[in-house]
Parts: sequence; structure tokens; C-alpha cells
Amino acid sequence: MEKIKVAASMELWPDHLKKLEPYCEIKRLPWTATDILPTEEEIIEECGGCEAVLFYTDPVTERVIRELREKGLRLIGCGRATPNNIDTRAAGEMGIPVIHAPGRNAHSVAEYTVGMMLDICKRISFTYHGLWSGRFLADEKDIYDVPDKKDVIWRFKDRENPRSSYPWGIDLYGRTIGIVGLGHIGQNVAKICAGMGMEVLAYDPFQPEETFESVCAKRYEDPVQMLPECDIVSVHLSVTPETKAMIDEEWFDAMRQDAYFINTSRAAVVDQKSLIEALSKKKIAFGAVDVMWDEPAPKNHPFFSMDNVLLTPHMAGISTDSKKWASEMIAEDLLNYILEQPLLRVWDR
Ligand SMILES: NC(=O)C1=CN([C@@H]2O[C@H](COP(=O)(O)OP(=O)(O)OC[C@H]3O[C@@H](n4cnc5c(N)ncnc54)[C@H](O)[C@@H]3O)[C@@H](O)[C@H]2O)C=CC1
Ligand SMILES: O=C(O)C(=O)COP(=O)(O)O
Repeated sequence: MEKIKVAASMELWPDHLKKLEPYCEIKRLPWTATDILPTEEEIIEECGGCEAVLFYTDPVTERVIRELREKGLRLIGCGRATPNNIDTRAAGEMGIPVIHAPGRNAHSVAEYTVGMMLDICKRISFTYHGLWSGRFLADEKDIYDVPDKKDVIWRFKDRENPRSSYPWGIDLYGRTIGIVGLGHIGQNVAKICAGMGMEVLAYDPFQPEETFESVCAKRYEDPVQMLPECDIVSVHLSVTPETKAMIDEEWFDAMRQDAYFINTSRAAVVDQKSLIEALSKKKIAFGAVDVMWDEPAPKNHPFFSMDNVLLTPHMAGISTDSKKWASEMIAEDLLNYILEQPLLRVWDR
């Protein structure tokens, strides 16, 4: 079998390359592993004559696809879950399938979400930063409202304000999480939480019953009924016209005052004003947010002056392993293409 020509700017893992090498000649594109995005001309010049091209975030326009198709392009791969850097409509019209890597970072985001949940529920970052800004373990004489003072109490105390201390955290075992959006990431969060001894509730009208059963989640048809049951609410929605700002005042009003709210999906699904108000007026206890409406978040954003919100800079999906899963999925489908087997992950939206 003659080897097909492939160009790639996404990383391919050695194990996956080994499987492909008998069938392909793979050219590494010069901008691989750099943050520099190529121009249309560069892509056309470097990829001309290749039957398949595997991109990551490179901007693949209609012109690029058309010109490469004339030179033999038949398959586009994108090592991302959502290939929004590729003109998928144009590719579809030209009969070129776009394979992608759905859920490539679903473990990464799910683990990060649980990490944030543990952090806010156990006050890890807050006490860490407290230490740095002069809050130390209280002396035994400073300990109050503790029945047995002989216990070693890891209690923090503010030097400037001796009566203040961090509120105590909670255990997750036996607590209830409500998952909004039970897709790739939501399902992984559900599985981890069930394994930690939490009760899992979920709202996602588009998932079949089997999905809920497979992750031990109790299905809710109405989020407003689910929310008061939850100690923690974690959002894993995709952005659609319907989900934009879907999580609004009504949701925060339905949540309990001691509840925790986590969003590692997209800021767009939350109404900004309602979340700021819920946290500042203590309608809910704590928030953890990896995604902001403007990124990077402006320095004067109210979250930066609140002591009940944990902020991270859109980090949840970034891990070495998520690139490995993408490599595995794309290599598998490239091999399917070469061996004339059905493709497993073709972008169809
Ligand atoms: N923070 C980060 O670094 C990352 C964030 N993400 C984001 O996480 C989110 C989830 O990603 P995946 O789980 O991979 O997506 P997915 O497409 O597998 O899951 C989304 C779920 O939302 C549900 N949904 C859609 N409309 C709904 C509605 N109106 N009401 C309730 N549920 C609805 C869908 O049925 C689906 O099950 C996306 O917004 C994605 O962009 C993804 C990767 C990294
Ligand atoms: O939504 C995010 O933050 C992502 O990282 C999306 O993942 P993707 O780049 O589509 O694989």
C-alpha cells in the first residue's frame, strides 16, 4: 500500500505515530508547538499535496480548504473538541470530513472541577493566602467556642481582627452535588463525585435515561426543583442560544444560602450580574469560577475584592494528557480513513 501524505501541526504521541507510520508519511508543520498562528499562504504552501492535514488551533479558512482540495486534500483533522478555527461549513460543502476530538479534555476539566470543589469546601486557597497575608494558627488561648480545647485545632486567626477566623469547611462525603449539563465533562464529574460518597443529581433534558443511570445520577426535569437540594452546583453546559445567560437570578434564588457554585464551562451560560449579586449579598456561600465573560478578567472586576470566590484563568482543560487523548482519537480516525473503515468522530454541526 502506498503511503499517503499527511501534514500535522497538532502533537502526535509516539505510540500513535508508530501505528500510523506504515501507512503515512507525516510532515511536521514548522509552527508546531509554537504559539504563532500561520497565515493562509503558509498553510497552503506547507500542506499542498497532502491528502490529510491535522491541525490544532490554526485558522483554516474556506480559501485554504479550497486550494488544498485542488491539490489533493481529502480529510481534515482537528485535535480539539470544538473545531471552531476551521470553516467546517466550507469543508462540508466541498465534501471533506472534519474529524475532531470530542471530550479530549473531559478528564482534565472534571478533575479540575473536583479540585476547585475540594479547594472551596476545605478552604485550601483561602487559608494558604491567609497565611501569606499574616493570618496564623491561633494560639490555644485564642481558641473559642471549641468544646475540647485539648484538641489540636488548626484554626486561623486574623492578627488585625482577632475575633475573625475562617469559617469552617465542609466534608463532601454525604453531600449532594447538582450537575447542570451531563455531557462528556458533567458525566466524569458525576462519576468522581459518586465515588467520593456524594449524592449526584443532574439536569440535562437532552441526555437519555441511560446516561443518568450510567453515572448514578438522579434525573431532574426542572432545575429550580433540583437547586434547593444541592450543597454544590456545578455547571457543564455547552453554549447555545438557549443556554446563554440561562443561569440567572431565579437559579441563585433557588439555591441555598450555604451552597457552593462552580462554573468551569463558559461564562456566557451565567448571567454575570446575577452571580456577582448572589456572591456579594451572600445569597450563596461560595463560588469557584474558571471562565470569565471577558478574558483575561479586568483587574477591577468585583470578584477580585470578594472573599468568597475562587478564580482561575481558564485552566481547567489544560493538561499534558488532554493532548495525548486528542492524539489518540485523531490517529484512530486517520487510520480508519486510510483503511476505509467508518470514521468515528466527524464534526456534524
Ligand atoms: N474551562 C475549560 O478549560 C474548558 C471548558 N469547556 C467547556 O465545558 C462545557 C462542557 O463541555 P463538554 O462536556 O465537552 O460538552 P458536551 O457537549 O459533551 O456537554 C454539554 C451538555 O450540555 C447539555 N445541554 C445543552 N443545552 C442544554 C440546556 N438548555 N439545558 C441543560 N443541558 C443542556 C447537552 O445536552 C450536553 O449533554 C463547554 O461549554 C466547553 O466549552 C471544555 C473544555 C475546557
Ligand atoms: O472550552 C474550552 O475551554 C476548551 O478548552 C475547549 O476545548 P477544545 O479547544 O474545543 O478542545
